[in-house]
Amino acid sequence: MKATQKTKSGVARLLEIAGSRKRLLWLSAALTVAHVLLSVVPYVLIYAILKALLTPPADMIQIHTYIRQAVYAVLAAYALLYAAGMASHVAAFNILYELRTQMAEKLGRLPLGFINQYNSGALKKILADDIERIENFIAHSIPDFVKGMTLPLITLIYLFTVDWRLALASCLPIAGLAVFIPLMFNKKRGAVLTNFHRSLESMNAGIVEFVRAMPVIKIFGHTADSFDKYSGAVNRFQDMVLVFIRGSAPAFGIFISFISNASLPVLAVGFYLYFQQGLSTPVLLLFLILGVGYIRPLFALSNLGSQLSVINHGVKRLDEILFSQEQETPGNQTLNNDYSIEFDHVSFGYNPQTDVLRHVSFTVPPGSVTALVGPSGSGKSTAAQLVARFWEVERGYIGIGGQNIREVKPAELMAHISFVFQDSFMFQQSILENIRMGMDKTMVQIVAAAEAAQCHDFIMQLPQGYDTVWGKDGIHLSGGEQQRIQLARAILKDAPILILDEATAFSDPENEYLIQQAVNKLISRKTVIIIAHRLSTITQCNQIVVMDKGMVAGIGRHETLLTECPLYYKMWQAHTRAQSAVLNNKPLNTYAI
Ligand SMILES: Nc1ncnc2c1ncn2[C@@H]1O[C@H](COP(=O)(O)OP(=O)(O)OP(=O)(O)O)[C@@H](O)[C@H]1O
Repeated sequence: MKATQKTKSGVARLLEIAGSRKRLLWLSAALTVAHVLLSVVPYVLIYAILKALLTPPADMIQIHTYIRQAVYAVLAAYALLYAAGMASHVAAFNILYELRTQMAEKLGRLPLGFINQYNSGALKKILADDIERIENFIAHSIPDFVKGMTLPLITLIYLFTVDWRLALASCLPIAGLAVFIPLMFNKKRGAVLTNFHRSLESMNAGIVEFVRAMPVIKIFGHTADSFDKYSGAVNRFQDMVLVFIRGSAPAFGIFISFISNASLPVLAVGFYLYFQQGLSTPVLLLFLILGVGYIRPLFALSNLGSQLSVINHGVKRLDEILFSQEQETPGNQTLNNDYSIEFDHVSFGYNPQTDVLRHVSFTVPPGSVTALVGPSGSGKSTAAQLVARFWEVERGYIGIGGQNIREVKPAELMAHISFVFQDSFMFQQSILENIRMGMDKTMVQIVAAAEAAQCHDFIMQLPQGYDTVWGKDGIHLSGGEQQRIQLARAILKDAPILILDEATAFSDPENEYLIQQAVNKLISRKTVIIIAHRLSTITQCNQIVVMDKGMVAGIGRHETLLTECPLYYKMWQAHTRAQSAVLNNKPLNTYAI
C-alpha cells in the first residue's frame, strides 16, 4: 500500500511524533543540562579544596564551606536529574498513549482488508513492541543523550580554563574516536540493520504461527522440529545476529579501547609537566580525576546509537501504517431506503498483477436472497467483502440503492450491513457483551436475539448464564455454538443488508438444523448475499450467481441454471452424489479407502 505523504525519519520524526509533548522533552533536556552543570561543581570545589590544603596555612573554615557547597551541589544535581527523568517519563507515556490511539484510529480508517496484509506476529511487534521501545527510548535515552553530549563538553571547557595543555591531552581519545568510528559505520551497516529487524519480525510471525498451529502439528504427528517455517525463521535470525555482531564488533572494540585507555595521554602529559614544567599538584590531581572520568558518559552514547537504529526501524514500520492510503473517497452521503445492491463491471485484484474479479455484474433486488456459488478461489468472498468496502474498488461500480458505495459515509455503510463470517471471533468478555457488541440494546432485546439464534438455551446452562465470561475458567463454546452467537449479533443489529458466509465446518445434523433455523429468522425481509458451499440450502434462493475464475458464469434460479449453466449443473451433480452417498450411508467415491 502506498504512503500518502513523505515522512521525516530518525530523531526529527520522533520529535514530530512527540507533538505538543515536545515542550516536556525540552524541559527534560534543560533540567539535564542544569544537572550536568551542577555535577561539575563538586570537582571545581575539590580543586579549590586541594589548592587550599596545599597552600599553608590551610584555611579550614573556607575548606568546610567548600565541602558544604559540594554536598549541596551533589544533592541539587540529583534532584535535577530526578526532575529531568520525571519530565521525560511523563512525555514518553503521553506519546505512547497518543501513538497507540493514533494507530487504532488509523487502522479503523484503513480498508478493512488491509489488516490481512500483515501477519499477526508482525502487527503485534509494531503495535506493542515498537511503540513500547519508543516510549523506553524517549523516557531514558533523551536524558542519557543530553548528559552524554554536555558533560564532556562542559568538563572540557572548564579544564581548558585550568590548563590548556592537559585539556588538549584529555581530548586525544575523543579525537581518535571521531576519526575511527565513522569509518566503521558505513552504508553496509544500515542494510545489515534493516535485514536484522526484518528477520526479527519474521521470527515473531513464525512464533505466533507456530503456537497457533500447535494442535494441527500434534494431530498430524509432526514434531516441533518439523515446523520448517518456525525453525527457518529462528535460524535466519541467528544468522543475522551473527552478521550484525561481526559487523559491530570492530567498531565497538575500538570504541571501548579508546574509552578504557583515555587516561594514558593525561597521565603521560601530566607527569611530564609535573616533573619538568612545575605543574602544581592540585592541577595534576584534578586532571587525573576529571580528565579521565568525563569521557565515561560516552559509554551511554554508544548504546544509544544501536538503540536509535532499532527505534528508526520501528518508527518506519509504524509510519508504513500511519501513512497508508486510507479509503480514498471517505464519502459523506447517507443511504436511502432502497437496499438493492448492484455490481457493474467490477474488476479487482489484491495486487496489480492478478485480477481475482473480472467484469463482475449482477444485481440483488431489495429484500431478496442471492447466493454466490462457484469453485474454491473463484472470488465469492472477495465479491461479498467488496460490498462492505473491505477493499476499495477502482474499476467498475458497486452501488446500494443507486448510490456508489464510495460516496457513502463508512459508518453509515457499516450501520446498514451485517457480516456473518465463517470464523466467529469471540471476545474475552461476558456472553452478553459478545452478543451486544457495544450496541445500545436492552437485555430483553438481547435475549430475544439469542432465542431467535437458537442459543438462549445453551447460554442459560452456562455457570453464570449471560454473564459467563468466554475463555475464562475453561469456558468455551463449540464451533456451532459460537456461530449461533454470531448470528444472534446479526439478528440484534437488524441491519437491512446481510452478507452471510455459509458455514461448512459445523455441519452435524442437529447444529445444521439449529443454524438453518437461526439463518431463516435472520434473512427475512433483508437484502441478502449468501456465499454458499452446500447447494441444497440455496435451491429456494431468489437468484444464484455462479462464479468461475473471477467471472460470472451464470445467473438465475436453481432450475434455470441446471439447464443453462454447465458449471452449475456439474456442481449440482457432484453435490447430489455426495448427499446421496451420505444418506445411503455409503462412503463417498471421492475418498480412496
Ligand atoms: N487478502 C488476500 N490477499 C491476496 N489474495 C487473496 C486474498 N484473499 C483472497 N485472495 C485470493 O483471491 C482469489 C479469490 O479468493 P476468494 O476467497 O474470494 O475465493 P472464494 O471463491 O471465496 O474461495 P473459497 O470458496 O475457497 O472461500 C484466490 O485466488 C485467493 O487466493
